[in-house]
Amino acid sequence: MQTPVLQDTMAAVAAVDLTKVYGSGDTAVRALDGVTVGFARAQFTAIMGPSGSGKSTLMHCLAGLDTATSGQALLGGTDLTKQSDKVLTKVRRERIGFVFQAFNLLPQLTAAQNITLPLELAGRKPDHHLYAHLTETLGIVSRLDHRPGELSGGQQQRVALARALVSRPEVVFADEPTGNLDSRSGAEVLLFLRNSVRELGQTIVMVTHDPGAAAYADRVVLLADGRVAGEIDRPDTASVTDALQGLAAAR
Ligand SMILES: Nc1ncnc2c1ncn2[C@@H]1O[C@H](COP(=O)(O)OP(=O)(O)OP(=O)(O)O)[C@@H](O)[C@H]1O
Repeated sequence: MQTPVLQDTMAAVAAVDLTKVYGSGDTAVRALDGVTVGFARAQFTAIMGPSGSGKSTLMHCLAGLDTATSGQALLGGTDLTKQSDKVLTKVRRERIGFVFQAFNLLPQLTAAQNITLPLELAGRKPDHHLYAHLTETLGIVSRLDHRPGELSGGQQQRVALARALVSRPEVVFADEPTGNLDSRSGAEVLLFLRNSVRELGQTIVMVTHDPGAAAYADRVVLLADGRVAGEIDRPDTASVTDALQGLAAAR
């Protein structure tokens, strides 16, 4: 049965009363304290909040990279909190795309091999039209035979973007995807993410500290102390900066 948060928002991904406690006793940290939030299909959502507010923990629980203490982490109809490690590995490989701050490409493989590796591990063939579209749009066609060590940071992140999207995942989770890039490369990455929502109907959830990056999203979800502290529809840099300053002042 679908939960209300999924029905209401047509969410691709949702947290329902999600809690995560690290450690126990006096040293326990309540990183998530009852988070209920949906991430709509074909929308670009940024998660923001002060350091330690639970952004990474929320993303990791929703991506099946970490186990919640209680509540539900829903990907489509699947509650990830109820799955075995084996199933979670399959879900991450087949249904989710990841983009990390540190690119996380395999150094011994070419760019082309990095892009298609997750599909091959899942026993699937790449969609050649989508592969061509992504590599052309990202401007990496001439770099496909190169290894990551022969590519700039911006080029490596564009390879990581192609890898994340080529399997048509239900959601792409991006963790500070522009954190290691200069402003021009960062803007290219963000523009590509925004366009992939418009053109491919991709669902994207991005954690970022940068109000300028969040302004590329359709919506910002704000966290503070492990709880949802607000949201902004159609954010711009000023509205996001104001909201973050408000959260910092309330502490
Ligand atoms: N493995 C862990 N063991 C213990 N505590 C942890 C662990 N991971 C995170 N925490 C704690 O949980 C809380 C939330 O951390 P989290 O990394 O999710 O916050 P964040 O908003 O992503 O922070 P930042 O913006 O600094 O990356 C913090 O108090 C953090 O110290």
